[in-house]
Amino acid sequence: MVSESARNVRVVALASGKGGVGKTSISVNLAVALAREGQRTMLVDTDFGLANAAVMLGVNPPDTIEDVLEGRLPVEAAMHVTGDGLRLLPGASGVLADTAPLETANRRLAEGLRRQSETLDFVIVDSPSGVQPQTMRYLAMSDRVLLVLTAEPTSFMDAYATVKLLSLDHGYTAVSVISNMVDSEASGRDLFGRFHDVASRFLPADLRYLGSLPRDEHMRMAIMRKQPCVTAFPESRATAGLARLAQALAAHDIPPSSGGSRFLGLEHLDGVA
Ligand SMILES: Nc1ncnc2c1ncn2[C@@H]1O[C@H](COP(=O)(O)OP(=O)(O)OP(=O)(O)O)[C@@H](O)[C@H]1O
Repeated sequence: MVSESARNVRVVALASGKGGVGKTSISVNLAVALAREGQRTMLVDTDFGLANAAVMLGVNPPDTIEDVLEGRLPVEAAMHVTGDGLRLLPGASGVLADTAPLETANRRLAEGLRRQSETLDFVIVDSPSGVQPQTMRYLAMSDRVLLVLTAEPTSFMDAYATVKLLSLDHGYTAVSVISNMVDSEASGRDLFGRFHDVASRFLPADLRYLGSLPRDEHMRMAIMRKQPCVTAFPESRATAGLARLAQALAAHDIPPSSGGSRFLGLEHLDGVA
């Protein structure tokens, strides 16, 4: 059974299909913005090849999600708490968890997150680019998916492939969208509208618009400083956009794909691991 407090935590996974569209930048900055607003937040980097969230936060913790998946450490020992009170479960560099027995590994992660969830409002899950089975599994196990979309046709195509696999293979239909690197809020809305028109014509997907982020060089400059943009450049347009997105997530919420926190509902793992 999943306790009531575990059900209250919102597990939000960031996805995109295509790499380089800003998924990790948005995950890190949203997680920091939520933590700074007093939301008890954990950031889980599920990238087992190129773990960038820790770098963007400017930390270098010794333990990673690999230690949890392989049973060497519980989540509470492997996680790192930043100055903003954000709990980070770092990704691993250069390992592939697909070599571990998946059901056992995923169960260890889910059990650890469920223990933490008693004291959490948000779990933000950053996922690798691509549509590898393990990536799709973690998306489908989260209860809310935020799709990062840019105006490039390749982003459009790969986002479509992600929604297709989520909806057709995993029965996961509710997906919220952030338009990134846009010139204006109007063009962000327009980008979402075009994606919505195509995807909802062919897929059983319920797509919602969460908002947009302007193209802003401060996002890249912040990475060079190994700091989140919301900390390094509080007056930037990107930080204003990220704060709006964090507030929208915290205040209005986005609909879960099916009730409850699926990452934390261990019974769900039996079907997907
Ligand atoms: N709104 C933005 N304006 C300008 N640059 C941005 C914006 N969002 C992200 N970027 C830049 O885009 C680049 C890619 O970002 P990021 O690494 O977060 O992408 P990603 O989707 O996580 O990629 P991958 O999945 O391949 O790791 C970075 O240099 C980042 O600074």
